[in-house]
Amino acid sequence: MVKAVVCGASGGIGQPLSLFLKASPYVTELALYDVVNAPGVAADLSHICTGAKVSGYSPKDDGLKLALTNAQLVVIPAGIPRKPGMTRDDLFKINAGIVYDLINGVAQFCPKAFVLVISNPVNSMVPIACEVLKRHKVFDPARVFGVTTLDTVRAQTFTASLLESTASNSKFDPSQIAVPVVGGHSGDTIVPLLSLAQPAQDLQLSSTISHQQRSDLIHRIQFGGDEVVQAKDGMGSATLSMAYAGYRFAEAVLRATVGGESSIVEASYVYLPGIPKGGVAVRDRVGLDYFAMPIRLGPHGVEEVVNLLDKIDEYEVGLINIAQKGLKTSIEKGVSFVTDHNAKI
Ligand SMILES: NC(=O)c1ccc[n+]([C@@H]2O[C@H](COP(=O)([O-])OP(=O)(O)OC[C@H]3O[C@@H](n4cnc5c(N)ncnc54)[C@H](O)[C@@H]3O)[C@@H](O)[C@H]2O)c1
Ligand SMILES: O=C(O)C[C@H](O)C(=O)O
Repeated sequence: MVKAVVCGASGGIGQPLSLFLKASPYVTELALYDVVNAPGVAADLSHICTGAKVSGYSPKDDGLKLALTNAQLVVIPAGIPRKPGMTRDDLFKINAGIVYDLINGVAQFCPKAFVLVISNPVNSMVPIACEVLKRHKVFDPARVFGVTTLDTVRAQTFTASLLESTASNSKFDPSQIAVPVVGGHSGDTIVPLLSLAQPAQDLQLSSTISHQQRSDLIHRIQFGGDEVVQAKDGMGSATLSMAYAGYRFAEAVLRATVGGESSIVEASYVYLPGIPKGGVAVRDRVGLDYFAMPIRLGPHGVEEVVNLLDKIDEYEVGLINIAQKGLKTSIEKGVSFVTDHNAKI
């Protein structure tokens, strides 16, 4: 029995993500919350012949409280998306207040839920979420996730397509390629670790592609979001690929926490000091409290941060150093936002 909630359910990501959750075998109750049209989206989804009961809520009549009460999984794609020429950080001013208010609701109405933050800038929104939960004294670092799965999904797709273009007559199934992507979720804070791509022998990544092709591939993974923003030309950013990625991550959490599977690893941007197994070591290495790494999931959420940083090559060490600088600023910005708004809690 799992109650899942989508906050921002009427949006470009929210609708297809809610559709995936309605089709999930793990979800028995699905609550949709948005400032517009959530009852309409809920009515539409409710006709699908799967078990989950669907309901829609708006802010009026205690809608947030009703949506969140008894939730085990809360996914947050609420907030504005980018237009061409904007950075993710340009979204901070509006989205910080939205995430702050929603997490206050989580703290009050479902403090034990697993919280998946999609809203941008993720690098700052996750610190906001954690700080709000800390101030309510309900923070469990194993239960709060910044969703960076789209970076992993892009890394799989773009690597497969590069390898296909370099090896004549070879087909590469992107779903069978694993590329760890660490750091954060914005431009050069996104660090694909191509030296650790799997299956290493088949891919022979370092001998198959030139140095230039490797740096072009890294750049494409780091700035893949821009491709979609430009192609949509003012109509928003990635929504369908994000819904796929968001559900892939939500399902991983459900498989581990409800389904009892023990070997599920996905990358996520998490609060490192709260994860004794691996998290503290990564924090000491990068000097940051938040960082994306592959995490091993267990019945209570994050069980281990899988520290890959001792295995990377020198080029990747350079990329990590660059990422650290951007992340430090974004993390501080998120933490300060909550300090400045503390009086409201
Ligand atoms: N983490 C990632 O990899 C990733 C990928 C793509 C997009 N995003 C981010 O996800 C966010 C949503 O993108 P989108 O394309 O779905 O945008 P969208 O504008 O299509 O949808 C956002 C939805 O949030 C709702 N909303 C606004 N304020 C709200 C509030 N206070 N409470 C509840 N709902 C509220 C809006 O009404 C809208 O329906 C953006 O910030 C975007 O940058 C993140
Ligand atoms: O690019 C964006 O603004 C949305 C998202 O973060 C993405 O990576 O597609």
